[in-house]
Amino acid sequence: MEHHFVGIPELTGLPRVAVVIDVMRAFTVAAWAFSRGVERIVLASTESEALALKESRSGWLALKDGAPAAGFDAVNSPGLLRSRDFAGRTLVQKTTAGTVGALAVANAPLVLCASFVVAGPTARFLQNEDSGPVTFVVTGEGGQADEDLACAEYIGQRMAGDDVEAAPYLHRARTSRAAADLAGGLRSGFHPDDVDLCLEIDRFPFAMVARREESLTVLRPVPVPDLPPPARGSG
Ligand SMILES: O=C(O)[C@H](CS(=O)(=O)O)OP(=O)(O)O
Ligand SMILES: [Mg+2]
Repeated sequence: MEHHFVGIPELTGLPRVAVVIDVMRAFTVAAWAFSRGVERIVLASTESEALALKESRSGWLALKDGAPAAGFDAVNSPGLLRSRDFAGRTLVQKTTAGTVGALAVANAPLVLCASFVVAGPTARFLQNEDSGPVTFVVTGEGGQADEDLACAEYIGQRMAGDDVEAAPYLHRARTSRAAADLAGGLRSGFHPDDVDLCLEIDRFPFAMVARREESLTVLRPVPVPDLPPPARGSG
């Protein structure tokens, strides 16, 4: 399947199919939030918009990256989210790179948000849709973040077939600048397990699709079945 890679600053016009990648940590966090019961994630462009959205609806929660802050219910850390109970909740998310990338392409006909934890389901979703050339939006470091590039390239390979060795891609992500910063405690709102949690291949069985709903950009999980096992030979 035809695909290419762009950073947020290089986006011109709207892609037909956009896959927005943020491994560390926005779209690992989003997947964990869904696994903990979040029903939908509303993407916000600023912290003040996130707080205003939260206040506008009863029961909504807000999450941002960086240090914990007044009015926000969670931070952008899979390690800090994984034991929370978010059953049935709507979560408003604002981060530095991931949510910015998704909002930049929010009007494209098909938008997925992805990371290693949903890599396989994302690739299978795209195979099933077969809806045209795929633009991977590499959100970190102006399109140069190696953890995001490695994940985008891995999903690109898996769109062509499931038999792709993950280890080289994970090694690139584990030795990326973002991983070093996280492991070195240079980022706020951090749990010591965050890097490992961002490097789990196919932890979750769903892809994450962003759609415009009224005036909002809303991310939801879409279950994607596993490939059937190969048929047995007749002998
Ligand atoms: O929370 C993150 O990991 C980053 C923000 S920073 O680079 O740590 O300041 O945000 P994201 O949008 O998830 O890359
Ligand atoms: Mg990132």
